[in-house]
Amino acid sequence: MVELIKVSKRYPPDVTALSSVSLSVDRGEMFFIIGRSGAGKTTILKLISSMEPPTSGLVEISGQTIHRLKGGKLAKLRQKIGVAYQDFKLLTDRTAAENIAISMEVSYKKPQIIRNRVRSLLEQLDLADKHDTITGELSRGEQQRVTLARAVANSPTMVLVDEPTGNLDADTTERVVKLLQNSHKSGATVIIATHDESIYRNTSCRIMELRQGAIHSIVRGDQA
Ligand SMILES: Nc1ncnc2c1ncn2[C@@H]1O[C@H](COP(=O)(O)OP(=O)(O)OP(=O)(O)O)[C@@H](O)[C@H]1O
Repeated sequence: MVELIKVSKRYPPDVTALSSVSLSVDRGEMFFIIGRSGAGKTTILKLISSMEPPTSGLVEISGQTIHRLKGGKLAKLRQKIGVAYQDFKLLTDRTAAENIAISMEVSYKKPQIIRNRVRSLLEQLDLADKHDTITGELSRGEQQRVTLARAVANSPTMVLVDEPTGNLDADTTERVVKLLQNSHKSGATVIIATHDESIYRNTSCRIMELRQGAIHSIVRGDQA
């Protein structure tokens, strides 16, 4: 599903965020990226979602080199990817429900299906009472959960998540993990960048550790 081949990324003027990273993530796999702050986790996610081009190397999704895609083809691919990034902003003058509904509206889902899906996601994330709240008035942890709900709402084939539990207590963290596991169970490829050991401690999925922009190790969770 995702293939990185000798991918390097430099940001101007001279920051090397990733150097010669090669990696395959299978279709339907749940995959964790860990590493210290600045190790390159967010950069990998941005390359996979084609928000940043690699400086060298290839990033392929389902056999397509994504930084060579343009126009309609790129838009079509992006529709299949749900992203929840720290700097991927919500529309702060719209309600939580409206923000979550957006990805389904652009793919012309029926209003009743959208309404049910939005309510169900808000309930799963303990946000049922925030349905009609403007997201600008939500706490950071609540906004983070709305971002996640928006990412998974349209059942994308791939979900990319950056620090999904950074501002959350243990109980809410568990709800977020369950939501991501449900996405995974329904067939999505789920890639999660995190510092939060509690969310990968008991996993049997693969965990990749980045150190200073390079792969330090990739292990199965139960051997970690
Ligand atoms: N837009 C940018 N311009 C310049 N340098 C950048 C940019 N984005 C990231 N960097 C740098 O690239 C390196 C990797 O950053 P990245 O955000 O990928 O790390 P990270 O592992 O996600 O960190 P964190 O856990 O703190 O989010 C860091 O040194 C960072 O300062």
